[in-house]
Amino acid sequence: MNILDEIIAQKYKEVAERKDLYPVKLLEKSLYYETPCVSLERYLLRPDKSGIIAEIKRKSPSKGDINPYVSVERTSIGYMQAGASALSILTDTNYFGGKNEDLTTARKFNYCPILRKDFMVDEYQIVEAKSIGADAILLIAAALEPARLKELAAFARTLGLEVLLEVHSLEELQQSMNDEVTVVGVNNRNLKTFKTDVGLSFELAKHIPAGVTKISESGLSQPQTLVDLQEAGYNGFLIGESFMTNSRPERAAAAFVKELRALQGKKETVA
Ligand SMILES: O=P(O)(O)OC[C@@H](O)[C@@H](O)c1c[nH]c2ccccc12
Repeated sequence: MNILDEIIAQKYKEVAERKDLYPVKLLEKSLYYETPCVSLERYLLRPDKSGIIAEIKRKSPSKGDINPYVSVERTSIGYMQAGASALSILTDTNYFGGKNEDLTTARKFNYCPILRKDFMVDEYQIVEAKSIGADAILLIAAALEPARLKELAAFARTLGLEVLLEVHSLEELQQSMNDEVTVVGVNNRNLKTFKTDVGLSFELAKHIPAGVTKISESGLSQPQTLVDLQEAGYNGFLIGESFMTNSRPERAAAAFVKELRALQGKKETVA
């Protein structure tokens, strides 16, 4: 069993337990259930923002502890002040050290799109995402049958949540793309082997249908790579580790965005 299969098997168990503890009826009473979502797509296309979706990730199966005691409040505010377009909050506890309260904390302090980063296998988790204050959810092609993925995407949209479809190959893209999905993320990291290769984003760019918002995910550590990806048609860049390995991730993000803007400025002068 590879790590993705292991995580997914664990998720089914977790969802069954949570359904008993916190029934849907209870989740629907959340204050956030009534709040309209902030559009990830719209923020990624805003010219005053960097396109970066800055992630809060305490640990990961590939790296172990990254920043276990990070302050979600300080980091999320700092990320947005640094010029991020959106936040990505890992809520999986067992493998990534996150929790639902992390997302709600980020929600309390920021008006911006927030992606709930987790392994979604059931409608219950989508209701939960809405109830904790998320604006968008992730659906991983490698973890779901295409027909099931489409069902979950359609359900998310009934709650006003946007869906980020994550793919790691041309085959996954072709099989799992559907009309409920308006944002596609190419994960440069293979979730089965943890190998990261940004080349995959460049390869798949031309295969993502026109009009779909494109995000490159994982292994991004150089501002120049973002400039190149932008040229290849990407609107968004999901960055975790290269910020989170710093004891003050928001400072790493600010330095990164500053360098990115300098490179973009240089490009405009040349053009
Ligand atoms: O930390 P990185 O290499 O910058 O990657 C961030 C993000 O893309 C990665 O955490 C991620 C992408 N898809 C996922 C699915 C589940 C958990 C985590 C992820």
